[in-house]
Amino acid sequence: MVAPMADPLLTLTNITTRFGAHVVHEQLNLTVHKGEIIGLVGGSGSGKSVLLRTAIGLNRAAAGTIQLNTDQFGVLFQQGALFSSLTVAENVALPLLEHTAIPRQQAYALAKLKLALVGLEPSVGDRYPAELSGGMVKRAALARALIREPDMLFLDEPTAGLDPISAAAFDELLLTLSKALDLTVLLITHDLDTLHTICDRVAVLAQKKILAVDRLATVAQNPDPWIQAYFHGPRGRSAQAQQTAIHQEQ
Ligand SMILES: Nc1ncnc2c1ncn2[C@@H]1O[C@H](COP(=O)(O)OP(=O)(O)OP(=O)(O)O)[C@@H](O)[C@H]1O
Repeated sequence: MVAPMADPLLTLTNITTRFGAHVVHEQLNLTVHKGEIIGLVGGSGSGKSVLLRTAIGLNRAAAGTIQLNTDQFGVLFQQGALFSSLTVAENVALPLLEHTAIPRQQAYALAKLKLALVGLEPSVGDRYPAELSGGMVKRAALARALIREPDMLFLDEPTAGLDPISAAAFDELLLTLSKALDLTVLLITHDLDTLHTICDRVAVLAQKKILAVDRLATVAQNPDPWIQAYFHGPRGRSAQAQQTAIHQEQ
């Protein structure tokens, strides 16, 4: 677990975003500290993906300031978003080829190293995305997010669509890599197991703001009705019971 008051790597201050008359965020504040894994939760359509896109400059805020204290960050979009006409190695190498003058062969060699880092065989690099399982696509997309040695990762629902065993393996990989590479991670998730197993803190996006941000146990005690339903509804109880069982086994 990271010290809660490490230096901030990302600070969002009084962020307002809107599409026409539709206000998505209003005076939203969030700080992500160096070295932490923070899980962003909220109802469907509450503005999690828009917030991620705003933080990395893909969406312009109508008001407020974004301070991202690094230009080395990697992103894993929902669905993995690999280009279907490129091989996996070409996909992983793409950010290097686009942003640096590194020769193509070296970029592919580095791509294969990153594939190994996320647990994929070098031969997977020669395949096309359509030939991979969902879990392999997520890992390949993670390898691409890591190719430029980022300080921070932004992940949009990294375990969505994976079976529970693949999702748990992916969580484990993220935790290992984040500690080994000293990464700061902001991840959007609906997966309560992910919150329990890898997140240092949880931020809840509701009513256009970050309603609560703290350790999971503290956030889960917040009396807000959405937070209560989310953490203490049937799925929340089941995730909690599973974690308790795992801790008792250890
Ligand atoms: N480019 C856009 N133009 C107009 N409205 C948009 C655009 N992108 C997002 N929105 C709207 O902003 C709101 C927030 O969308 P967002 O995708 O951030 O939700 P989310 O919390 O990530 O949802 P989910 O959990 O279902 O993925 C939604 O009402 C969505 O329709």
